[in-house]
Amino acid sequence: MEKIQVNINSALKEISLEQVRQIEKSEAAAALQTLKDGTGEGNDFLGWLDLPQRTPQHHLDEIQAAADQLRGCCQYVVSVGIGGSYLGAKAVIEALNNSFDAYNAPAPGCPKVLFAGQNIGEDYLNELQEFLRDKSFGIIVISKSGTTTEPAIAFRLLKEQLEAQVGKNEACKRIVAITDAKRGALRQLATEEGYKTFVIDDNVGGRFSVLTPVGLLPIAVAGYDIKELVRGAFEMQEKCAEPSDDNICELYAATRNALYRAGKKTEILVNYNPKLHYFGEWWKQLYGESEGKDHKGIFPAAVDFSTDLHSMGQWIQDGERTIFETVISVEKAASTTVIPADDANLDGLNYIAGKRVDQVNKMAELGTRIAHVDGGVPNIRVSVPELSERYLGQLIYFFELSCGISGYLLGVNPFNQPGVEDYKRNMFALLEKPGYEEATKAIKAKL
Ligand SMILES: O=P(O)(O)OC[C@H]1O[C@H](O)[C@H](O)[C@@H](O)[C@@H]1O
Repeated sequence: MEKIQVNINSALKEISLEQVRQIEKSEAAAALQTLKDGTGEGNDFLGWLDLPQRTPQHHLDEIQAAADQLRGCCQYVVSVGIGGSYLGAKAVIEALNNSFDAYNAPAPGCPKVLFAGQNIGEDYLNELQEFLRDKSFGIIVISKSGTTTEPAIAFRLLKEQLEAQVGKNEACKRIVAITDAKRGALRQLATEEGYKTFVIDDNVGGRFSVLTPVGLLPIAVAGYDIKELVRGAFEMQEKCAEPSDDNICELYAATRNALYRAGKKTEILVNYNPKLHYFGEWWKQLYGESEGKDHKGIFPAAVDFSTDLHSMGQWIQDGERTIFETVISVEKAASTTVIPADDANLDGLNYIAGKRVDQVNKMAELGTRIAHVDGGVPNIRVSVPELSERYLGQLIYFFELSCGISGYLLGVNPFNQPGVEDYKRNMFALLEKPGYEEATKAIKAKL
């Protein structure tokens, strides 16, 4: 059967299979059990663990109906959010989209999903507003806390623009808010304005929320099958629910921790498919916020190969030996392109004429893996049969569960992110936000 597989053979130079098995059998199995029992740190944020199983069809139907409503009246739908309220949807849509979709005008009933609120770039926002000036658009505004500054600024601008373009009544019908059930400024605003809303459960953290309306609504608006995505996630949930010898989440978590203990402080997530660029961004938040604390944690980096082999390849091959790679390898390309023969053969490429581009890509992958392993970079390979909703759902749950296990192996609470607050406190103090007077004085003294 085609399935997601994890192969660690190319990671076993500086660590042994016995070491990995030992961690897997004892610590990883215990970590998985702790997650299941809900007895570990951060156990009030475990709602994602059985989310695929708990998600009823009627909930997915309700999300689909909201998506269809937006699809029916908008050329563009702007998904406003940052971090976990943005990266999951962006990752899935980019993985499934035609790479050149951005250049096509939207077809009737198939709006394009744009993303905003993930930066405070004045020019970015200005250009977005200019772009939308003569377009019909709607907004999905997503913030679990309902108080995050970046999306709040973007939403304030876009809401004002939408109301000016279509009137307040119509604007209300084109705005969907996804936020906390009760708390936060966005909840209050949505209630007062009468927006359609979806709730992010208290026990699902932002970076684990892609399989809630946070990710599912923009993905459905983009025209992808959210039932298949959740079905895939459920398959992985069932497959990896129990500690066992062939639990790939335990295997991945145990291997990366064995490598970390052997001095490999940076994990580079590698893809050989540009469609997975944002999957790497999603993964970086998942692992970075979950593990980077108490002055510990593998640094999660990501590269797109072969593109970045021509910029980062030298460092990876020959720089400081504190890194390992996890390669997401997509087994099957969705289309077929064969390299043509050329009589003149001036570029000397006739030796690959008749081969598929994907075949060349696979040899680039294999050749790179061998070179990097020879160069002292351990390599974990996660193979995915193809890029589809089902396998992306599996992959998402695979990385989420592995992350929970891995965080407990590291000895941190994987479900909080106290460090993210520090920059916000300084920014609010510098902007002289009411209530921050003391902090404002303190930070001004440092300038
Ligand atoms: O969804 P929100 O509450 O707006 O949060 C968006 C993001 O920003 C925060 O600063 C957190 O560090 C992230 O975990 C979160 O995903």
